[in-house]
Amino acid sequence: MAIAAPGQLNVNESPTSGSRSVDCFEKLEQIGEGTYGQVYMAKEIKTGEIVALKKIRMDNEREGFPITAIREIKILKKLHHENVIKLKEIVTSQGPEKDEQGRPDGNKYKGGIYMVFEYMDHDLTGLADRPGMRFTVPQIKCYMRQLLTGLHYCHVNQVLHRDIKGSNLLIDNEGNLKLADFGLARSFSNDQNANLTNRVITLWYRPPELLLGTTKYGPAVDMWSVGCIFAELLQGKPIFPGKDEPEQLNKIYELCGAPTEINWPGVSKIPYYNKFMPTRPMKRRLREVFRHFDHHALELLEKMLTLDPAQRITAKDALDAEYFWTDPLPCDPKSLPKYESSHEFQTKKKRQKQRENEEMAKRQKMQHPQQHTRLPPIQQPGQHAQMRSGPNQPIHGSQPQVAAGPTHHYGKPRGPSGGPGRYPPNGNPGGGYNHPNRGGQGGGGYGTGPYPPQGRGAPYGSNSMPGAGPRGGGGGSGYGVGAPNYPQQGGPYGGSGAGRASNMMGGNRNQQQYGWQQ
Ligand SMILES: Nc1ncnc2c1ncn2[C@@H]1O[C@H](COP(=O)(O)OP(=O)(O)OP(=O)(O)O)[C@@H](O)[C@H]1O
Repeated sequence: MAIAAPGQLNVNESPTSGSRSVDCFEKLEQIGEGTYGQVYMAKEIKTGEIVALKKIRMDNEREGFPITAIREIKILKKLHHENVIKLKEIVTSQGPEKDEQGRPDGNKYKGGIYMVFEYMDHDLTGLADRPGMRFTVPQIKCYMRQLLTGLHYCHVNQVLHRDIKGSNLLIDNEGNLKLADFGLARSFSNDQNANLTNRVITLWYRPPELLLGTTKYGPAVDMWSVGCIFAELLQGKPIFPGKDEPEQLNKIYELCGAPTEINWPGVSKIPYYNKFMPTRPMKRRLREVFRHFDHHALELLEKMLTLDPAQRITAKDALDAEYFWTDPLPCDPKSLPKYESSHEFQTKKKRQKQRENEEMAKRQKMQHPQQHTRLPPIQQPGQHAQMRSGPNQPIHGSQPQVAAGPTHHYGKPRGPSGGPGRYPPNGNPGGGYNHPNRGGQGGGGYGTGPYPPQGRGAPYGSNSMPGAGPRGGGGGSGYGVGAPNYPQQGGPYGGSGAGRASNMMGGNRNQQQYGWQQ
């Protein structure tokens, strides 16, 4: 290995120990700005590979290396799954860091530390916010299936994600969805007495038990967030956009009813139960509010948005839900259309720019009203004065468009009718995916009208989702580095489960053999 000059970093060689320099990468553009650091799209100079660099924010040197980053690195080093983002390496820079204009970047730490991730083209929020974006039913099923598969893997490995939301679900142009941002994640054990913080999960996706102040919880907290994402995909907008914790709980109660000892045994012992008790009776209205959803979707959503965490559906059981096994089936990720890169950070920025343009145009119009209302049009060569359509009509180009919130819609599906479909006992490699662009099954999205009857469709078959493997041992063993994630044979619910045929997610309904469920 070549030795670098004193004071210089050797960027050409991989170190035999320690980390490489960030100078091995060329930053291309910023794609994310989170609470815990900036994220850049970058190119590895030597190989040309595109990666994502997440800079670890160390604003307060006295607090040392942030615990969120330590957790994220520790947890990601042990998780290896196609639906979990891959942490490739950690790289460092010799500080002090400079921003794009060459100014010190405010990071008081003398050197920067970056996590290098595989690059993903989109996050779900950014993708959904693309103008005119419409997700088809098979596409929603495809994303939901991948989300649940990744989460099931985390839960089997005794990891709680604790920040499931659209901007943390990354999607590439091959249609793969991966869970990202494990900054709030932590290992959990079966020890029901462990106290965990309840100040986790972004408010809109936070379950009622955390809002009510419980400190003893498990994987069900992530499943509530999944339910919120699912409803958001079907509805086209967030379903619980609370401004603060009391409003958040109120929104939940309005849709899911107020918790009582009947629907949630033990709820009255949770710290803030009395404090947030509604003053009027509130009935569950989920079926009524979302009556336009397909009934299998509604059935699954009901189970995800169950107030009592002990009764809430698990990721494993959700994967076995009829929703994923009836027409229109989830599509093959590879068949999904490819979109120009879209991250929440960029779409937010674009919208902000549009708003600024709009504001500026409005201000200009206010300052110079005559320009548009009184001045005669400038006649172009060859133009006739009759072009003017009226004395007060503007004749100049149109105003910049105002971005009007999320623009994704979920139109009515146009699926074929017929009886409910069943999947085959054995998955067929490569066959049976529903193609979103094929006529009939995948043509539409969700809309406000009643969903047409489900059709009998081609069975979903794939050998790409083998059966689940061994249960993670106490405190985080289980799926070890480099070991196959889901062995085909053996394991609590391997490829050939009893009862209902094993599905591609490796689950079947009759087995409940995972850690926290025991
Ligand atoms: N591997 C990746 N590939 C592409 N984009 C990524 C990648 N990782 C993160 N991003 C983008 O950066 C954004 C922020 O990343 P991340 O959530 O990991 O940071 P954070 O600081 O923890 O953010 P937050 O405050 O939202 O929790 C993501 O929403 C995504 O758009």
